[in-house]
Amino acid sequence: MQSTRFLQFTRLLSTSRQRLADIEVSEASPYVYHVKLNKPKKRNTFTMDLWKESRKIFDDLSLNPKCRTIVISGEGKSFCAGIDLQEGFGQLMEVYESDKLDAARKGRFLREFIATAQDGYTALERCYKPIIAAVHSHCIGAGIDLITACDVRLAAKDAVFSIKEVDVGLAADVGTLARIQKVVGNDSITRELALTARNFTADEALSYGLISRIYPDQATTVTAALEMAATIAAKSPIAVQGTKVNLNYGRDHTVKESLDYIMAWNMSQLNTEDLIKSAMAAMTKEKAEFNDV
Ligand SMILES: CCC/C=C/C=C/C(=O)SCCNC(=O)CCNC(=O)[C@H](O)C(C)(C)COP(=O)(O)OP(=O)(O)OC[C@H]1O[C@@H](n2cnc3c(N)ncnc32)[C@H](O)[C@@H]1OP(=O)(O)O
Repeated sequence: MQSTRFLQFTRLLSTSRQRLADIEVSEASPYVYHVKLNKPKKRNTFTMDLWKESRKIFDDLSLNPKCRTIVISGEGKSFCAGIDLQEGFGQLMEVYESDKLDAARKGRFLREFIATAQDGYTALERCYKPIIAAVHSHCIGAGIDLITACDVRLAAKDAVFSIKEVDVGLAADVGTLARIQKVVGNDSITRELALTARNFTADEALSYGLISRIYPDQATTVTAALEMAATIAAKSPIAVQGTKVNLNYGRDHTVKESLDYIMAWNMSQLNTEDLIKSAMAAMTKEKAEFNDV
């Protein structure tokens, strides 16, 4: 017989249980969507529900023809304080402490837990639309996992980052360790940060290449991110989305494989009206209008 607590846990992993409320999605300007983590009292911490919500939102936006770029920000005093150490960790503890399951079965449930959490962020990476993170204040643990799955990272001067996982007894498993070396490209500093879990500032993050710009405060950061998103959204969506797909591919493959991949990609994607529209706009200095994709 399985315990009631454990049955609750299995329901948690099932896709039928969804609470879509803790992330706010709005259209900030034509073709620009603003995704706001909206659990300010809990410092935008992640639980299984929030990871599922994230996956759904970004998979939907990826296929939404009225969305061309996305900004993600956090409401309240922190951008994201990581996993919810009560609810999120509690969910993990239910499996860990269960005396009804053998080690193999615990492992299978933990695998599903981790896979769901990973996919909540990988959805940002596989989203066709470029995503700009506008970070302020605390960006801790799962917050870093999240931003490393984004395309561009901007931050307010007050941002404080920490790859915190070793301090809570685990190796970061929802994206940071897989992606940060590719983002930062400095082995020694990423190991230092991941192994010590120490806080680092926006200035440091800029010097490492984790973020590309710093702004005076949260409001200015979000405004700048929305402006950057609008600039990108005004360009050919075929060109922009093809660029994201091929940058991701190039990051994970050899130059030869990437050249072959973009050749195959552009065998279809160069057959686009956007090419002539963009060229005409460049020559006439007028703004091109592109059809939805
Ligand atoms: C398979 C998935 C595996 C994923 C793993 C992910 C791992 C991680 O994310 S590791 C990182 C975990 N996070 C932390 O260790 C951060 C803990 N929080 C803090 O250090 C501080 O709260 C913080 C620096 C964010 C803010 O400090 P401040 O003094 O400004 O505020 P507090 O009074 O401490 O907190 C305000 C309320 O927020 C609640 N809260 C903050 N962080 C968390 C959290 N991670 N989980 C749950 N709740 C959190 C805090 O309890 C306060 O609530 P209340 O007392 O009700 O006002």
